[in-house]
This record gives sequence, C-alpha cells and structure tokens, in this order.
Amino acid sequence: MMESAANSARKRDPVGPSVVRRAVRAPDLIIHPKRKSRTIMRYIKTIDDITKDGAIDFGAGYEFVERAEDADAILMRSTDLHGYDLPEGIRAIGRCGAGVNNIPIEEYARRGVVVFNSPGANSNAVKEIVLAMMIMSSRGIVQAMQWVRANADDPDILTSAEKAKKAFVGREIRGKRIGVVGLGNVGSKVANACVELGMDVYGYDPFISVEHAWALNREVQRVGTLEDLCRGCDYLTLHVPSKADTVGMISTEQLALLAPGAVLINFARETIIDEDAVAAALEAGKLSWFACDFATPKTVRMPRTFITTHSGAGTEEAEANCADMAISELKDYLENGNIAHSVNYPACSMGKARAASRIACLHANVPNMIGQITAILAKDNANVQRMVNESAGENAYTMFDTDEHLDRATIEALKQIPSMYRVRVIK
Ligand SMILES: NC(=O)c1ccc[n+]([C@@H]2O[C@H](COP(=O)([O-])OP(=O)(O)OC[C@H]3O[C@@H](n4cnc5c(N)ncnc54)[C@H](O)[C@@H]3O)[C@@H](O)[C@H]2O)c1
Ligand SMILES: O=C(O)CC[C@@H](O)C(=O)O
Repeated sequence: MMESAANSARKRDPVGPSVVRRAVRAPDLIIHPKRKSRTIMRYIKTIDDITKDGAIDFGAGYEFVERAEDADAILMRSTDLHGYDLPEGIRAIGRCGAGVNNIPIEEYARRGVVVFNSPGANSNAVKEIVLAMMIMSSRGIVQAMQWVRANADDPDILTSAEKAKKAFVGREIRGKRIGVVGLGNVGSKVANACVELGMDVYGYDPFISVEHAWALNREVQRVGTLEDLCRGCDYLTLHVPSKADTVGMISTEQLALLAPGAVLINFARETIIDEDAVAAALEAGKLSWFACDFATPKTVRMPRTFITTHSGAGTEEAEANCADMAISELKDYLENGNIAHSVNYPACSMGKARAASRIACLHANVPNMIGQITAILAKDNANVQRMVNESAGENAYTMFDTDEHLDRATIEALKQIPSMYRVRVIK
C-alpha cells in the first residue's frame, strides 16, 4: 500500500464513511477458528498530514479508514487528543515525532492503548533550524534582505547597498557562550554542532540517558543547575519535553542571569517559557532576539522575534523518518505484540509470533498479576511456551505464547482479572 489516506478512503468509499466495508479484522478481540484460511486486515486512521505529499506505506495487509471507529490504530502528529473521544477499538497510537504532551498517555494506558513516538527521527531537522535561528539572530540577514526588497526600484542599488550595510552589522557566534537545556536527541546534537562552530557550550540535563551522555562531545561542559547554566549565556536554547517540571522553567529569574543582549531560542514547546517574562526581557533589551517555533497570541506581539509555524521537524527527511519509525512500531505491535519506543508501556519483545497462539495482557503494575494469569491458564490446561512480563511506572505488560489456542472462556476470565486493562489475542 503506497498512497495517501485520503485517496485510499476515497477509492473504497465514494459516498461517505458509513459504507466502509471491513474484511476480516485482526483476531485481537474475537477468536477466528478458521482464520488461517482468511486474510487478516488491519485498519489505520491517520490524523494530521503525516508527510507533505501524503505518501505513507504500511505494506500489504493494511488499509486506511476515514473513521477512527473503524480503525485498529491511529497514526498522527501534533493534533491535541485531550478531550478526544477515542473509540474502544483503537489499540495503539503512533505519534510521528518526539513530544507527546498532545496525548493523554496515562489515561490511554489505563484503557490498554499503547502510545508510541519516534525518538530522534526528527532531531537533525530541529538541530539545523536552531542553528539557522542562532545565525539569523546574530547577523542582520533578514533585515538586509528586507532592505533590498524595499529598495528594488533604486537603479543605483548596488552603491546604495554599500552605504546601507552598516545597519546590518552583527556578531559571530564563534567564541560565544551557549546554554543547552535538555541533552536528549535534539539537545545533544545542537550542543555538539555548537562545539564544532567554536562556541563555548554548556549543557543542563539532570536525567540525561547513558546513550546521549556517550554521544556528547567531551567539550560540552555539564552543569548541575539551571541557574548555573543560564549565568552569562549569550544564547540559551531549550530542548526539553513539556511536563510538570519544565512548564514555565524559563522565567524572570533565569532570564536575568543571561548576558546582556542574549538570544533565547525555544523550539521545544510554548509552555516551557513564561511568555510575560520573555516579553519584558525583550522590551528591556535584556534579550536582543527571541526565536521560537510557536505562534501564540503573546509571542506574535513581542518585538524582535523570529517565529515559525511549528516547523522544527518540517523537512522531507524528518517526516519520512518519523513516519517509517512510527509505522514499524505500530506494525510490530499489531502483528506480534512487541513494544518498542512506547511512552506509556514498557519495552517488550518476543520476536515474531510463531507459536500456535500469542496473547498480550495490558494491566496495572500491581502484585500477583502473573499469579492470576497463570492460574487461569492452568485451569484451561494450556501449555505456555514462553512468557515475558515487563513494567514501566504504573503500567505492566505480560505476553505469552501457547501450544494451542485458548478457548473463549479462558480469554474472558483473563479480561475479568481486576486491574487488567486489555487482553489481546494476537494470534
Ligand atoms: N519544534 C519541533 O518541531 C520539535 C521537534 C522535535 C522535538 N520538539 C520538542 O523538543 C523536545 C525534545 O526533543 P528530543 O527529541 O530531544 O527529546 P528527548 O526525549 O530525546 O530529549 C529530552 C531531554 O530532556 C531532558 N529533560 C527532561 N526533563 C528535564 C528537565 N527538567 N531539565 C532538563 N532536562 C530535562 C531529558 O532527560 C532528555 O534528555 C520534545 O519533547 C518536543 O517537545 C519539537
Ligand atoms: O509533527 C510535527 O510537525 C512536530 C513534531 C515535534 O513537535 C515533535 O515533538 O517531534
């Protein structure tokens, strides 16, 4: 399958979604005794334009549907799902991108819906636009271009430009101090690139992963507090997720510590900064420029800003990388129950589902779940080939292969275990 969701839906459904016909649904909730002879189709609902040209490729055995009610999984980008009426049939969500503050991930976990993201898949795109913002706010590039356009009718513009150019004199970034808040996929790349550009680079990330710590250039100096990071910075760039401890983390106190005329760059989320404090710092000249990916009613009214349309990940490469990663995560989960890069369930893999049957249980991370599951299996005299149990925070995942198909009553009994959110009959 290689076509846009809209095209696909149009072909099957010329008069509207109500006539969408379904082939055999994946056996998650219903056991199909004869399913070997029937084709299993899985259905995907897309939300947002996943790629600019609409091309998304799930391969054979998948179809796009218009209505979420008809889908097994959702593939999406930045639409806010808080308050969205998620249909019961949705088992997974693939978020093409890093941030998941637009998805109620804990609520969905308790409904047995696994949410995936695509960590790192767009990080190079963000790094590049952040570097562009640093340079644009250091040199009068945009202003010079505006001057040229405004004076396009001047027959002697070559000479006039020579006189005008002193208004656009800037400064170099080499040798300047930059603070990077958050040293994950984006922040570590920005920090390393700034070292390459000859900057004095400081980083702050109390939760840095081992992988990113290893990837960091040794010249990046790590500091223990946000305040130490901000002190004396000519540039401050933000690369943290939006969550309780990061909302409003850049406010009057942090801005006051920056060097006079510093540049603030926020390509993380609009919530990370206190907008009133940033506006005041711009008015007072404490900040020379504010570059930001989020056009809010307040940011668009601030002086000396470069504001983009949440375009940090807006490259063909990043869109394709994010879609590829999210699609392969969704497919492995729908077909085999394996979980990689989930933001609300633990990673878990048992490889391809090859035994007669594979069952996945999504449940709370509470004592005696495995005991209750195995007791029910014992009653059915089921022989378990392999079983894996993983947990992450409040949620846990138990997956097992059996020699024979479990009967319907056994599946029902598993579903009735208290704190069991969902039971999937994958095969
Ligand atoms: N503008 C865009 O288009 C765009 C694109 C990608 C990511 N983003 C945003 O940027 C964020 C970062 O992206 P990423 O891919 O680097 O994510 P990531 O998860 O790889 O990195 C985030 C880093 O922030 C660190 N962190 C968490 N809480 C922190 C805190 N209180 N103080 C300091 N560091 C903290 C984490 O330890 C982690 O290393 C995303 O969550 C998203 O909101 C925006
Ligand atoms: O989907 C996008 O365009 C932006 C995604 C970006 O904000 C992210 O968090 O990865």
